[in-house]
Amino acid sequence: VALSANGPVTLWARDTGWGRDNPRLPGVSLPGGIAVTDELSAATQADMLVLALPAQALGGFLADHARLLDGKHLVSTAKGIDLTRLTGPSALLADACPQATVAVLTGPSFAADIARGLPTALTLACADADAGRALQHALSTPVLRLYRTTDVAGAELGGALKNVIAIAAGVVIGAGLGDSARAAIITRGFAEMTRLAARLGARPETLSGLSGLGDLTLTCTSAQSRNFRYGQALGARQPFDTATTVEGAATARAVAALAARMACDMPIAAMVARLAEGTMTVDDAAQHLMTRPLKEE
Ligand SMILES: NC(=O)c1ccc[n+]([C@@H]2O[C@H](COP(=O)([O-])OP(=O)(O)OC[C@H]3O[C@@H](n4cnc5c(N)ncnc54)[C@H](O)[C@@H]3O)[C@@H](O)[C@H]2O)c1
Ligand SMILES: O=P(O)(O)OC[C@H](O)CO
Repeated sequence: VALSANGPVTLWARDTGWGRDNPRLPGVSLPGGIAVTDELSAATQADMLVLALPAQALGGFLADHARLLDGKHLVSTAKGIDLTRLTGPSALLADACPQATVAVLTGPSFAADIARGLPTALTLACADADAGRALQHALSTPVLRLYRTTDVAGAELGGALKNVIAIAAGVVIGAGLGDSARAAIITRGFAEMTRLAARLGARPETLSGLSGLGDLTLTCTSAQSRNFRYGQALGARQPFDTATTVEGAATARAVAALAARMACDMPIAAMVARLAEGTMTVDDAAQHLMTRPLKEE
């Protein structure tokens, strides 16, 4: 919807039976500049493709369709780490489509806000600086201000890891532990994000930008966030709709595996992984975090 401000857009989906009013975006009708199709080959006529798939679905999608995507400019919006490969979306894309130019679009952006035309600023990450500059211009609109970086690892880790910390923030609020505890979780969560990202080759300043701190702030403080709401339900011991995409749940498990492999201390992410698996109670997780050995900040 936002990109149709810049010119014609083709929107591909497996199921297009909803016409021009997608039930996932209530109150938003697709503008006339968007052609809707269930034929992927119609959408892949374009040189630039934005892939808005959940992180755990991207690998399967590429296994089926990489041939149609190779050689294109591929921009992923996925904010997660693939559980089987323990990589972010850019590595999945680069492996499946070796001739493609791979980029990541990330940062604070609820779909419902963007579709209503509300403004935000985002990060466009592409290792190829010239291609990144071209994509930055192609994807910026009067209400989407894109900053660019060549630090793809930092940008995609910021987006993936903030979802894990947002679940923890939701747990704190759902369990009635208070706003002070939430601020502590956000801050110590950010320290974990920066630590793992640095170990994986990211630049610290990227984590301090829109894709890290910016999106962490949004997701840990808004009930619009699915990750935050899922955490709230865990904290309040209430059920949560399993059809809702909650990237941080699978990503917490991927982070736990990565952290173990790299001997990287990620206590909050480890608690989120165990809560999501149902192998630890909220009380035990809180107790565990509060009784760790005292240390320097
Ligand atoms: N929703 C947001 O506000 C928002 C904002 C920024 C980034 N993101 C990120 O973008 C990614 C997608 O999020 P979303 O909210 O659109 O998720 P979603 O689950 O709401 O929608 C994803 C769509 O992909 C489809 N899909 C799943 N597997 C598929 C496959 N193999 N082939 C074709 N289609 C498939 C689903 O049917 C669904 O329509 C996530 O990583 C999310 O973190 C979401
Ligand atoms: O609803 P969430 O928690 O998946 O968050 C959506 C976006 O990532 C916010 O930037």
